[in-house]
Amino acid sequence: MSETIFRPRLVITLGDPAGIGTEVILKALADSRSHNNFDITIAGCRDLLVDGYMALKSVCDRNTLVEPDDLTILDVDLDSLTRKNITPCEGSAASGMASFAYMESAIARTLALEFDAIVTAPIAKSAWKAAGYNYPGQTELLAEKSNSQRVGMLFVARSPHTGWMLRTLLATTHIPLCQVSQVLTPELMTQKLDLLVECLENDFGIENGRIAIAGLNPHSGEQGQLGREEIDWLIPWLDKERGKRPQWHLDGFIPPDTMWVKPGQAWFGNHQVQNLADGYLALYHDQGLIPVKLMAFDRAVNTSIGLPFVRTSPDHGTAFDIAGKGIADATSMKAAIELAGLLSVQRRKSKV
Ligand SMILES: NC(=O)C1=CN([C@@H]2O[C@H](COP(=O)(O)OP(=O)(O)OC[C@H]3O[C@@H](n4cnc5c(N)ncnc54)[C@H](O)[C@@H]3O)[C@@H](O)[C@H]2O)C=CC1
Ligand SMILES: NCC(=O)COP(=O)(O)O
Repeated sequence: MSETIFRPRLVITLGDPAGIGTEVILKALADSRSHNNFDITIAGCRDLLVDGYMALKSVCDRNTLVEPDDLTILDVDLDSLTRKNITPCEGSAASGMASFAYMESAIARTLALEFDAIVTAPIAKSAWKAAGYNYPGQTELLAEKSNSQRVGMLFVARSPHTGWMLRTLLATTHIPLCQVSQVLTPELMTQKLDLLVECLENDFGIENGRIAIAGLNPHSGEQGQLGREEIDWLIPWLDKERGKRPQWHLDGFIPPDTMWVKPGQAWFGNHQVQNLADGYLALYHDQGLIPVKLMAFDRAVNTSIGLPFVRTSPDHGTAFDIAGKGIADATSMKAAIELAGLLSVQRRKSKV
């Protein structure tokens, strides 16, 4: 008897309507490779999507945009005042209300098991704040609504030069730099390391892998001379973690300025690099995202781990400076859609 083929059901939120969300979605879905194997629904306001399409049609090449009539749309109703107050290229309370409503709708339907994964187009955190929603980002909203106590922000990118896959988890995310060393604790580090190991094992099928962990201070503290966190608690914490999972190779604390040299070589074409890690753990946002975006800004995928469903997003933001011009690159959105499908299949397999 033939087995029914599983088609992941993805919901894609339109993101901030003043940004490039509509454009990268319409472009990504014009490429049939991005959606042929998936059932895709767009969560957003249909009228705004159609308006965006009409405006883009005049500046984009033919066939680079899918037509809204060819899409399944979960129409999120917005009141007429909110719609009227949305100005292209400007994040505002109105655009924040819209992108928040799209997310709420997608999350509720996914929790009701209508979808396997959520792919989110970018939102502006400042627009959410202006609309009265105090979340550092979409990740925290997803965690709250799904009652997830542990969640991680992982960036995944496959090199177009070598096929090597870079996976970078951020231990801390959207906090001021001056708070990083207070927020980092042994408990938080253990939580993030656990999440990374579980994700590598369950989502990527990696057993007994290697994880590289960056130091916090220049030269990882230079034996306390340039900062004491490594000596005072990070190194003892790592020794304990090595004892807990001896089958995993935990490299640390690697001086942050050289941690990304080998990944960079592997990314750009060197097949001979030794001891590459399956996952890289950066201690704060820009420590991890500067190298990721230098290597892979056009194709990295922000993946939330620890949620009861799959969530991916392109790595870029709303790009208000180029919205409506027809020049936004949709590669990262395509990669986000493809990874959401892949991870949905993988999770389904591990449940059966
Ligand atoms: N996943 C999400 O929801 C994210 C949201 N943001 C939000 O986006 C807003 C703007 O953030 P920025 O730091 O300016 O980052 P950004 O990624 O929006 O833009 C940075 C630069 O890259 C360019 N760019 C971005 N995406 C592009 C694309 N697909 N094709 C061609 N060029 C592109 C922009 O034009 C700009 O010059 C902020 O409010 C931030 O919070 C930022 C990152 C991720
Ligand atoms: N820098 C990553 C980012 O801003 C995405 O945040 P989130 O909205 O996915 O939480």
